[in-house]
Amino acid sequence: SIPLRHGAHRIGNRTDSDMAHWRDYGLGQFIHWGLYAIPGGFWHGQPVNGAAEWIRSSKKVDPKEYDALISQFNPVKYDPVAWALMAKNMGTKYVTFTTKHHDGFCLWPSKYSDFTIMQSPWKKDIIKPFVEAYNKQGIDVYLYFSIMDWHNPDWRYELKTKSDSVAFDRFKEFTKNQLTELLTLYPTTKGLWFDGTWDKSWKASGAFSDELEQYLKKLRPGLVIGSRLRADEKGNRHLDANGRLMGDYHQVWERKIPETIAEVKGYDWECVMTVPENQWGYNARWSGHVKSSSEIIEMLANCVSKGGNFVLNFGPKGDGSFREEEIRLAKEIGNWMAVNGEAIYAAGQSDFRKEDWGYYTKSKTSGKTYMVVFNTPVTNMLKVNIPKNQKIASQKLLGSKQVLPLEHIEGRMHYIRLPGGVRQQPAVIELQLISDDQKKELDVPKT
Ligand SMILES: C[C@@H]1N[C@@H](C(=O)NCc2ccccc2)[C@H](O)[C@@H]1O
Repeated sequence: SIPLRHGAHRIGNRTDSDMAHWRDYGLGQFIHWGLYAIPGGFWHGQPVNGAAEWIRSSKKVDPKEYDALISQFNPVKYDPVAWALMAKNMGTKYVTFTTKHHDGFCLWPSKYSDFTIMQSPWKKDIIKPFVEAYNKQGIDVYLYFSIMDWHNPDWRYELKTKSDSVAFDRFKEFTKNQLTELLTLYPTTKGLWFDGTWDKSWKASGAFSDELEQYLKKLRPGLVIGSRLRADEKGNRHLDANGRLMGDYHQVWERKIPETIAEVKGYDWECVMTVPENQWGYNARWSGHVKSSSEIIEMLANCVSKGGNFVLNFGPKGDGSFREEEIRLAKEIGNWMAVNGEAIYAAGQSDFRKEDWGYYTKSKTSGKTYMVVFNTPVTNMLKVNIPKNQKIASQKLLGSKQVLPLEHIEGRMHYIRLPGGVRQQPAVIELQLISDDQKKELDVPKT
């Protein structure tokens, strides 16, 4: 392998309890909120193409005019207690919240910037009451932080000249100071979600990114940081020059889910997903496909069946209220999670062969295997190929506890008959398995 000073420092996944806790989340919430929620994808009355939280970078927008939005940020409907309750009712186990997006606006009172919530009419820390409210609901908080900062004059896309490097060195110090503030002001933070690290300037800062990660983990032992922060000294991101993951989990899955378990490559991973095609911040006009709760539940089950977590994004309006579609989705997902959560929480990949009707998950606590059924066959007969030296001791529908008919076909192949009727949301069948010989023992009449 290639000798690297700033490549992966660990082979394989983390084995500590903080990371085990992260692996068990299953369902998370992402919240994108900032100045971009005020224009909501429109500028001077015209819709602007692209993601709403990127509007400052549009050719139609004068950055100075965008930055002046700070004088309008006064979210009178901001209610973090209500936000946390909505998340709790959805079945959320962790939340990732934007402290500073690419536009550089800080939702916390940073003393290293003049472009913060303190210079807005709101004049109060947004993050602190958010962290307290979510923690009170038992939801862990992760803080999103964009390295790329369009407002900071020292930010550079590329280091071409000596003066670029001098400016970027100031920028790196500024970044380290802001991150120190975040971990100090909000000590219950469980991890940092980095973004905006794809440009050449950061790819040329591999050593710094490595030292920064080590500094942050020393400041907060157990901190969870994904693979989007670091670059190695050759400019590789996510995987170093030896193909080893740099970070605690693979953070490449933005608006996409691995097709096969092979693509997971054994890493811990998380998928972050938008409700519309590609809007993270509030956009007044959701065009294109908007996902239903069943589609979202399918993505969630798909991710858990491949050993990952699924994080759904919400984009509150400029006044701090949520749009109707998001309120409804949170409720519908929550209703399903209330009945079927045991197939998602502390669950992961099962050893059953995937079938067309949906996804298998396996609980790490109950040891039970779950069938999350999306595509009900016209026969209502679900094919189940039982792995070697295992037998099904019971097969019940979650929620009703109804025992379903099990029919042996041949060899390891069985059918489980799903009760008829049209379903709005996926059905989950709980399989209690026992090993073959145990079953024989049970069959032998007691002498
Ligand atoms: C989590 C999302 N990441 C931000 C973004 O700029 N994504 C675009 C992008 C996605 C993947 C590689 C490079 C750039 C979006 O604005 C959201 O914050």
